[in-house]
Amino acid sequence: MSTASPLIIALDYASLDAALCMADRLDPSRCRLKVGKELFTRSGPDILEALHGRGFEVFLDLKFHDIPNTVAGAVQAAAEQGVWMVNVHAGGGRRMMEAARERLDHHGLSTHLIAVTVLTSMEAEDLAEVGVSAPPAEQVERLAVLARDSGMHGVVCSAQEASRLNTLCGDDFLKVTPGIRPSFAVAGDQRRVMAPAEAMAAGSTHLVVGRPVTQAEDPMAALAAIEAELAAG
Ligand SMILES: O=C(O)c1cc(=O)[nH]c(=O)n1[C@@H]1O[C@H](COP(=O)(O)O)[C@@H](O)[C@H]1O
Repeated sequence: MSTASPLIIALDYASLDAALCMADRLDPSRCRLKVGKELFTRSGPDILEALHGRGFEVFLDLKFHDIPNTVAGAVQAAAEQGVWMVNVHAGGGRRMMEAARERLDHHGLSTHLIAVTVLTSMEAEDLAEVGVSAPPAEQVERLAVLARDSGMHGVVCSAQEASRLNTLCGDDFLKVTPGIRPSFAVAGDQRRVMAPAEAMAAGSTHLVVGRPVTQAEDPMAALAAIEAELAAG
């Protein structure tokens, strides 16, 4: 089932059972689901089959980053399992991203392929430590333009950069933004954060929300509160 909702709920759980317990409380007409490294490493492709069987569109968030041939193969494998979206690290460079896109096109696979720019948990000091002296916003812009030119359908960035990327890369270029913190939630390990309605106003096309929903005492109430924040604009 496809949904008009911009919400992607991150199923960051340590077991298939825990993830499905949450998924069974959610509705595929109200959100998409994201499967990340921990859950996929534990459950393997079974989780994808189970979520697809429940009608959800799935973002497989494994952030591939390797030599072009390896990443192209991994992206193909993800797409052949029917996921709605898959991602790579833009830091893998132009040839890696081009190889991934070419592989999808060659096999007629329509999975959305997006690239992570600068992780939302990182700020200027973190970038400096890994040898990047540019401020986060500038590095995000550089990697987003490279991702667009390398055939990506969009990027993962923080909502703080979304409006600038709309200008640079256009409205159609997907801006998938984690680091979303509704009014009731804490930032935790995230650094470049924004509230849901502000993120949409800034040009995000999709909002990734994890702990504010999955760790809430009442996850359904948390989801409804986010929807209300979005509706109030
Ligand atoms: O690619 C991602 O989804 C991602 C990229 C990024 O820069 N920052 C980021 O937080 N994420 C993911 O988005 C989710 C955010 O979860 P919460 O911080 O719990 O809302 C996690 O599953 C992260 O792995």
